[in-house]
Amino acid sequence: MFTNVEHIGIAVRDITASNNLFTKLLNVAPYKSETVASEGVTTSFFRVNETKIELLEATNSDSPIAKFLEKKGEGIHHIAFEVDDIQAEMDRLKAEGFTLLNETPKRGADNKLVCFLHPKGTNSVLVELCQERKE
Ligand SMILES: CC[C@@H](C(=O)O)C(=O)SCCNC(=O)CCNC(=O)[C@H](O)C(C)(C)COP(=O)(O)OP(=O)(O)OC[C@H]1O[C@@H](n2cnc3c(N)ncnc32)[C@H](O)[C@@H]1OP(=O)(O)O
Ligand SMILES: [Co+2]
Repeated sequence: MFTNVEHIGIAVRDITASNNLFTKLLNVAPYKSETVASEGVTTSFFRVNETKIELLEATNSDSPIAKFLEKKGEGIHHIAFEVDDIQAEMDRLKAEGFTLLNETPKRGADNKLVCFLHPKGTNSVLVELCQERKE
């Protein structure tokens, strides 16, 4: 079951400058910064009530964020939904015909297991599923 919009991912060129910008905008400092080498990103997270804003800067030129910035420029990169059982949702969405970008849940930022759906099958919106890691 989908339970919440967990975060909105925003691709940025300079995370330090964008941290300052979003701190002024939201009137709150980021609660966390984390590099996820497997995704080629450095992130920072701002809490807005139940939802979060995730800023993403590329750490290398092969990163999905580097490619996105090159093609589309800065802006909303993905919407992440919290789910109560990620494997069950992945099985359900696959059976519904959606294209999963990873066949097994993978490690994301902020203590989450994540899976992405190809934006070609979701009205050009990159969708991330995420579930809290339990270990
Ligand atoms: C920090 C971890 C995690 C978290 O815990 O929150 C994250 O959020 S990590 C975020 C970064 N990781 C990812 O995005 C992983 C999933 N993404 C991918 O696997 C790829 O980016 C992709 C979506 C499969 C696209 O890769 P690729 O096919 O190599 O790139 P292209 O540039 O050729 O794009 C093909 C096609 O798709 C369109 N596209 C790409 N990204 C997006 C996007 N974010 N939103 C909407 N559309 C997107 C791109 O424009 C191309 O379209 P056409 O030009 O019309 O063919
Ligand atoms: Co994300």
